[in-house]
Amino acid sequence: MNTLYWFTRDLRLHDNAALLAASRSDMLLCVFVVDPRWFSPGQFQSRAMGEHRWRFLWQSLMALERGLRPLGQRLRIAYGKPETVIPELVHAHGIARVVRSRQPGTQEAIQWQSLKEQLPDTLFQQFETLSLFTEGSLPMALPELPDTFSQFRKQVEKTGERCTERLRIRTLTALPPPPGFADDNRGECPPIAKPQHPLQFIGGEEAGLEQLRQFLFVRHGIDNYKETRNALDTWDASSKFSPWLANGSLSVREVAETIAEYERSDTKNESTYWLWFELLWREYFHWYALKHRASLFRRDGVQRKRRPATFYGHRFMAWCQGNTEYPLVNAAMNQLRETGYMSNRARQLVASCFVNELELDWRYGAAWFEQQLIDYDVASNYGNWQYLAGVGADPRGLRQFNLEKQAKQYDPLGTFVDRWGGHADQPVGLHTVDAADWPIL
Ligand SMILES: Cc1cc2nc3c(=O)[nH]c(=O)nc-3n(C[C@H](O)[C@H](O)[C@H](O)COP(=O)(O)OP(=O)(O)OC[C@H]3O[C@@H](n4cnc5c(N)ncnc54)[C@H](O)[C@@H]3O)c2cc1C
Repeated sequence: MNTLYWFTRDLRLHDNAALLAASRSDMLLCVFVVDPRWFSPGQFQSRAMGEHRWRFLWQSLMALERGLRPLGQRLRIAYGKPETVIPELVHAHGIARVVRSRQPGTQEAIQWQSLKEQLPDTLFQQFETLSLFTEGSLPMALPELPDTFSQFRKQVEKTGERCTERLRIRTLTALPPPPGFADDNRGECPPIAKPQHPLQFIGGEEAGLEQLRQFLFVRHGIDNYKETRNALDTWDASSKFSPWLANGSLSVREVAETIAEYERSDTKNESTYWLWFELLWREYFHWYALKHRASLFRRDGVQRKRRPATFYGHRFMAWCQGNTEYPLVNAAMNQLRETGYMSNRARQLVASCFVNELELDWRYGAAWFEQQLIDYDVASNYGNWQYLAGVGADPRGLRQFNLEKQAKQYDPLGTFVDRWGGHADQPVGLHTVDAADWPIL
């Protein structure tokens, strides 16, 4: 059988059950599709792919190709809409089966369905490689996924299993041959922008596995993680696994198993538990997105709670550009724009400011994050934004952080604000409205 393997958010050879299934073929065509629509502004003004993630993704694809070559394989990078590109490849190479990893997100589901309809004689298979558990190994049926994280956590912890160890797959060492094909159309993809700051995140499986080893076994950042994780700007304060987890160059099961190994061989304490606890948040939002589908993107969220919000263009622009009356928010937004990363605490603060102080529709903030974040993940991003906007998985409703108090607690000397230029020269006040300020990004 000839198989097309569609790489999406699983850019790795280790622990990749979908690729293993695809490898049981006579011929294997490995494809990644770069969709031109990612680079144009969408409904909420922002683009689906900003320059930082695009650079990181490109590095990850190049690393994947380097990993595939010794196995006699190649990566075909196609530039076009998947609904067009995949059928063309299926016809050109006599493909009988298309395989990919199952993923949340409505666009992704629509595309998959459209391909099935266009290619009724082709077998379509998805495997669950992006999460700790599979749908079948969750302690509840997906429609019964609890409304809150803590109920979910309690049910998972009752099973005594931190992840489905038996699902972890060894690194692939052999793959069937590719079909002969001419050069792909990677040359048509948008150029990669030069970074403004030295790169801390380098894309690819090898770099992701190295970060895992460094954070645990070399720098032992995990030992005090529970105490340090809220720091605004310290590399070792948190794991920094998120960009690699988001595009799948690092497997979350690999991370969970390595934490367990570390607990057996080095240290087991509240902090080592807490790192797994945070992975469980990611897990919860993964299943939450698959359960709630289009409701993940609704203004009134899964709770169907309408909150007053409007679109003040000048406020939105000021927030994006780090030009508000709140230095801490500005600093974090500048850091995001310049590097593609922001700590979890800062994400909470800027999102709270967006919804509460600036009274904006949370979906614009989420879309800006989607464009800017190097670790953008549809489930974690929209799940967290809904949570903070009081329309998602938070039983306590809307949360508002006191920005002054937070600045005193997390940036007492103002070093974070200074480093990222948080004191705007001419901050835009809440009530400065000028038609000329209406944003066009
Ligand atoms: C408004 C908002 C938007 C966010 N958008 C994203 C996103 O698009 N992609 C993303 O990966 N994370 C997102 N997060 C979650 C979190 O901020 C990042 O995962 C974290 O800051 C990444 O840094 P780290 O890897 O050092 O995390 P660590 O603190 O070291 O945590 C380890 C891992 O646990 C997971 N994790 C930790 N906190 C969360 C959380 N609150 N929700 C889900 N998973 C979590 C991540 O996979 C992370 O890599 C968002 C949070 C907020 C408040």
